[in-house]
Amino acid sequence: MSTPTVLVYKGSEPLARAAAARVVTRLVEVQAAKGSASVVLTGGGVGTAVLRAVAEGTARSAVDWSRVDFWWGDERFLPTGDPERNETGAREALLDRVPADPARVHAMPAADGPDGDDPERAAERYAAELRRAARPEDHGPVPSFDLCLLGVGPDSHVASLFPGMPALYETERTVVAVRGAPKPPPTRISLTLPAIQAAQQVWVLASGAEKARAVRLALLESGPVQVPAAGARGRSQTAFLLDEEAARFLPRELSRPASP
Ligand SMILES: O=C1O[C@H](COP(=O)(O)O)[C@@H](O)[C@H](O)[C@H]1O
Repeated sequence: MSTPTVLVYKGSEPLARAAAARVVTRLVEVQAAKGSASVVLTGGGVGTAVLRAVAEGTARSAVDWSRVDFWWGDERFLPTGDPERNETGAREALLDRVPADPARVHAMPAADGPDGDDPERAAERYAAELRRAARPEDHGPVPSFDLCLLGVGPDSHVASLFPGMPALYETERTVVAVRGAPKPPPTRISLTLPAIQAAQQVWVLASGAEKARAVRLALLESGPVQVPAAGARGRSQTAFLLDEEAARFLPRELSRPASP
């Protein structure tokens, strides 16, 4: 697993714009190298702002959106179209605004989906979809995603992996149902850390002072059971993209500005 790089931007809007530019660059480079690209999307404030900035940036036309596979790191287990679903936010911010191939938009099942109100079965269904998409060169039950975007909560959760949850000990399953999440809604579906860590690149996005403690813990020697964001690591690259407020508790040597 890779050692995190930290990039600090002046505020939440510069952070979203810079992250969006990096997303476009990453997708273009991967498509140039191997034809298609895969990205894991996140919900949350800054995660959705980044998707909106991608949609609104002129560079978006450099990406062949029909050759991008979209996956999700977690989902709130609610009916299709519910405004609280991460999928709904991602569709409004980006997916409805670019020519994505519907067959490559791999939304997590909804509570009115084929498994009804059964998040465990829905999690198994998503795990099976990931397994089918994995190729021999991925060496595992999920694709080695080209990019995995993650938000982080003030409590240091990533995806829907909250501190102390049994799912944080998971070594086999790639997707789990989450019940009793401390942040509403209580029922969710989430990738596990082994699935996240299969990604080539993992980027953690954090904006605002309420994230500063979680960011510090995630970068300075914490374990992922107590601090799930400490487990957010990619195979070849891990980047923490922060605004100044989210970086305020980092030591000076870690919190250099991304640009002068
Ligand atoms: O509930 C969730 O929260 C996190 C962080 O959201 P934020 O609004 O505090 O940035 C998000 O990454 C995750 O996908 C989501 O389900």
